[in-house]
Amino acid sequence: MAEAILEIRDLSSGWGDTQVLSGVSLSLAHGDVLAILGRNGVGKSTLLSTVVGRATHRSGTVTLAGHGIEKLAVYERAKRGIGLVPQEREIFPSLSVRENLLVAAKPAAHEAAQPWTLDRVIDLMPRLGERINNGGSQLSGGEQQMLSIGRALMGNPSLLLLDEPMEGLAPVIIDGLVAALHRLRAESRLAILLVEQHVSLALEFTDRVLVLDRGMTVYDNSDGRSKPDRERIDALTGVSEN
Ligand SMILES: Nc1ncnc2c1ncn2[C@@H]1O[C@H](COP(=O)(O)OP(=O)(O)OP(=O)(O)O)[C@@H](O)[C@H]1O
Repeated sequence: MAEAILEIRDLSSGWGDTQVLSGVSLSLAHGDVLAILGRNGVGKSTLLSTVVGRATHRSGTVTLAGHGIEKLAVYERAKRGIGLVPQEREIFPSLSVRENLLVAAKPAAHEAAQPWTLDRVIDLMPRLGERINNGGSQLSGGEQQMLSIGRALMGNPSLLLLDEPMEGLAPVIIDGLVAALHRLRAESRLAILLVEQHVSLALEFTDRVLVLDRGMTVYDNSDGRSKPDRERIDALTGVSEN
């Protein structure tokens, strides 16, 4: 198996005294995309928050490129190559698109095949180029999402965490974002953890799926040895209820 960029073993975590995740394990190699699926409130975002260091780690290990990171602060993990596109997007509303991107720039922790620059981000998401001098607060939801992704890429991550990137966006905007994410996947060796509510969208990107329910893994083909079992995944994520 290829060398893992992210390895999680028997992870339990939560928020303060509240435990959310129990015994979650996964492994992700360079270039892998793993979708984290599940109903509302099952702990998908908490998993990403635990990897970046925002949530409370209780037990188990989180290893990035062979180094345990459970005890590191949020900024130290970012420096080591974790990029997060949070559900709330977290762009600077008072800064322009250009400024938002430039303040997020940092060199790769490990040698990157092709570093991310302002031009490369705009080439991936041309809409950001058209809005380059606009303030963050003047952007549509879809443009803010692109900017949030662009900011994460400017940090030259080796691991990208995407938290429901299509949430709340119009179908035409989703098409543009999906195209950008496909290109991103094809052109870089980024490992991606994609949290999604929509099974079909997630399966457009990857065959590897981990389903959470009440903080525990209830389906996992993340080793890539079997095709995703759509019927089971739909049942576990409650697709028929949507
Ligand atoms: N920042 C936070 N502080 C405290 N509790 C939180 C925080 N974020 C999430 N939680 C709690 O953790 C539990 C799991 O929520 P989480 O957001 O991880 O679920 P999710 O699967 O991502 O669902 P959703 O799709 O609704 O975001 C919930 O009980 C939630 O209230």
